[in-house]
Amino acid sequence: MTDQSSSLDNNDQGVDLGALRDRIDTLDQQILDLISERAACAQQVAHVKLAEDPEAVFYRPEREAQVLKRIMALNKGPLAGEEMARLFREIMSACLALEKPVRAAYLGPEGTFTQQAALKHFGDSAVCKPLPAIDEVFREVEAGAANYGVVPVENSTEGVVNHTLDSFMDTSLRICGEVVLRIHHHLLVGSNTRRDKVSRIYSHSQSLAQCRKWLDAHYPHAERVAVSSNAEAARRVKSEWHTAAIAGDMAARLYGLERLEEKIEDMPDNSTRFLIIGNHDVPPSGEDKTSLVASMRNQPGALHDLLEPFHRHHVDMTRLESRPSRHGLWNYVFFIDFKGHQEEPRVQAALEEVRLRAADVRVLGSYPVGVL
Ligand SMILES: O=C(O)C(=O)C[C@]1(C(=O)O)C=C[C@@H](O)C=C1
Repeated sequence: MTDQSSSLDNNDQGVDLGALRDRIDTLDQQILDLISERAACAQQVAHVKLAEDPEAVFYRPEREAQVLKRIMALNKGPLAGEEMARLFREIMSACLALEKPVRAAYLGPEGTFTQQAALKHFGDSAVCKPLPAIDEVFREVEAGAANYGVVPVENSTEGVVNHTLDSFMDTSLRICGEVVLRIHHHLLVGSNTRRDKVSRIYSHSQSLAQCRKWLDAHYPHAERVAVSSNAEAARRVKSEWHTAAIAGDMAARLYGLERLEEKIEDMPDNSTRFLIIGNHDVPPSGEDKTSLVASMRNQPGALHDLLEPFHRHHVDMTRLESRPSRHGLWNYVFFIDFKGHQEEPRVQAALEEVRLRAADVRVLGSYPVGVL
């Protein structure tokens, strides 16, 4: 990436502002024509897909990941690669909406980090609907009312989201993608609340935990009240005096709150991983992950036996979680993530052996590694 400030150091004096704006106008027209041409191409793609299959799936996560990665690799600056990818994210989102708009359900309410993750993944042209619980998001996609769902699965500070893992035990939905979001918490107040008057702080229990040290240092005497979501915390603060909320940018914007302090999370690299759930398999993108759930009978060495084939076939595991089984047939189920796609021969070889050793194995999906 080129340093953005360095372009200002060049001897730009003497260049006429009017001439630069004329140049920008000309470029904008070219960009406009090119985007329109691209959109028309996407419309043709839709016709080709429909001719091949009347039930065609228009959204192609593996292709989108390839497009975004290619843009980042080609980018020469001065805009950062991620910035450029975000612009293309929106272009693709609009192109897909021309083919057929994506309907995505997410764990709400509006203003939560999950909404931010949904927007980051699908872009602004997707039709996103908040639902009050993780299992409702699963049900909405199972019923076909939404094409995809967005649910949180793990946080770098707080660990795994058990509701999401448990929901995977009873569904035939597949994981179609992942999004990782840097979580920045802000201390938000309404316009009538002064910094030294904050006596109560609302947030989701996980966010209160993620900012515990900061709160101990700066607001040791304020009452901490856990509510159902960060967005709910922001909503309450909007109509109260002397209270503050810990929440993110979306909630601050939605409820018009002021940021008293920014980025108050204790761990600077605090991030949450979200999963995109849908009802189809995703072809390989070139850089993929696979998630599976395996159940084991409770016997000595069972976990070792389960994992050993991955090691032998050089399949790189990225996560292992255990949850008590809810069906009583076996004691534990294991959620395993690894690098690679289920269509790759070495992954298939490992899976074949794992299937012989476990009581039950279900691949939850192979999907592109989150790009943005
Ligand atoms: O390549 C496709 O299959 C398209 O539909 C085009 C396109 C794009 O705009 O690049 C749009 C939506 C898909 O999710 C992936 C890519």
